[in-house]
Amino acid sequence: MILENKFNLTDQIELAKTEEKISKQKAKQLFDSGDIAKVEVGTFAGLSYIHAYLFGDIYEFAGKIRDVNIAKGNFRFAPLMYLEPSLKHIDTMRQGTFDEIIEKYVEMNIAHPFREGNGRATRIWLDLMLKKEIRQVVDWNRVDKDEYLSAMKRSVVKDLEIKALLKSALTDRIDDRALFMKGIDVSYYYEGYSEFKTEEL
Ligand SMILES: Nc1ncnc2c1ncn2[C@@H]1O[C@H](COP(=O)(O)OP(=O)(O)OP(=O)(O)O)[C@@H](O)[C@H]1O
Repeated sequence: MILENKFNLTDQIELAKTEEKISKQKAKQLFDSGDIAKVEVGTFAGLSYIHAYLFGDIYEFAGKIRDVNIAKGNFRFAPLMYLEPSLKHIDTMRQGTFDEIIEKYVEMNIAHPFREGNGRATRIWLDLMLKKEIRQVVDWNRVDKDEYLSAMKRSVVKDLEIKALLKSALTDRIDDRALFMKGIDVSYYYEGYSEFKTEEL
């Protein structure tokens, strides 16, 4: 089943390509316009602002908490009955150190508040916390996509792999927009990786 979208596209590949193109343009605009400074760092409100910004032209649900249960592979993200309490709790989590920030990021991934586009919005949200708190960000060019996805799958049980992977890719070049842009690259979607598709339950 294809997601309802503002372009009335009915072909999955076409939607994935349009979504990728527009979300990339919007991410660029988010930085170039300076609107990124309006994001409340480390809160769900901040994440929601980023998500609405990236996906508002494509989906009605942009920036809004999902109203269906979803899964990827063998993992079911936070069931609806726990979703809002989880988000309130995540807002209160500490974000002073690298480890604390990744722990917060992992919990936000487990919450997966939006119907689609969680990864892209949450990676920007993660970088903003890192930038503010430890004056470093992830150089996503140095993060292998397969290793990242494998570490994220594992992170719902144990976060050692994702901590090690992202730590090894930290950089001091915090004002280089290209680093953030790479974090929202999803071209593998239409390159045959069907296992990455989010399933509505
Ligand atoms: N099996 C899994 N278990 C837990 N987390 C997963 C699993 N598969 C993927 N993830 C996480 O979910 C994110 C994908 O979520 P979603 O599809 O909503 O985001 P996206 O922005 O559309 O895509 P992507 O993050 O892949 O670029 C991945 O980036 C990864 O962090």
